[in-house]
Amino acid sequence: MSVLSVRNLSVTLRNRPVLRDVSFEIQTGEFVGLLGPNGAGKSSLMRAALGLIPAQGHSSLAEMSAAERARAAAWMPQSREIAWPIPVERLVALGRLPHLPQGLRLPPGDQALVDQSIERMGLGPFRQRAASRLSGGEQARALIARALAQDTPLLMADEPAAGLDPAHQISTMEVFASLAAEGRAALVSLHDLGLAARHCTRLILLAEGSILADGPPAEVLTPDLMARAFGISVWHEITAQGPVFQPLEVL
Ligand SMILES: Nc1ncnc2c1ncn2[C@@H]1O[C@H](COP(=O)(O)OP(=O)(O)OP(=O)(O)O)[C@@H](O)[C@H]1O
Repeated sequence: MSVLSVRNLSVTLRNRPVLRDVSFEIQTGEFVGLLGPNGAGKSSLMRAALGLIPAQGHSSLAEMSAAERARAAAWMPQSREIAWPIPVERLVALGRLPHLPQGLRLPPGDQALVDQSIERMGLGPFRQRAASRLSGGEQARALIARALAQDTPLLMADEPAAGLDPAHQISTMEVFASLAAEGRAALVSLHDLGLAARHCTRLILLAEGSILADGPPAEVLTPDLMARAFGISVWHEITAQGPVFQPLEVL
């Protein structure tokens, strides 16, 4: 089932084209990594697909009402500092808002989803702590937990692994992969090509606002495409634990 359809999407910011004629479709079961150099247009693409910035072209999510969209896709933006001293448990529970009539207390099923999301992101010890008093990586995990509690067919996240320690980078990627395996879908931007190689089912490589490649990781993380997109050489091997991918040097 399609959860996002983007056709001929273009974005111009301050008279500069930052996204040019981008088209793709995401189906349930897919964990899609969005790759590309700084300034390639990854954030702009996700924001335009969600209808958060003006764009030309078509995005199935942008065409929904705000209420429909909040039930169709959860969104974790790149800026994630939480300035509000709300307890972690309440912050995560905000993810249930799109599903509740106004003013209603959290029903037991919704509370179970909040609890699951807190556990999934390893936030059990922090649930009563003010979110503004978490570390940067812990705040990022709390915002991912809120997005999980939203329980949408699609989860979109802008650099969710940034600032996380290696164990939490891996476990967060595993959470997204398991969402896809459960029949949902995830679209996340990433700069860690090794994580992308190991965990994503599909990669979309952006360069200068256009799609340079779109396919399974092995077809996108090729020496030629990495040289063209990032100007780097790479080392790649298939091991018993899965693919290992290491950027080596700037060409
Ligand atoms: N509000 C804005 N006004 C003008 N130009 C902008 C604005 N926001 C972003 N841009 C430009 O649009 C281009 C794409 O930016 P975007 O943030 O989408 O890139 P990105 O691929 O997400 O980059 P990064 O990996 O650094 O996060 C960049 O050249 C950026 O300078």
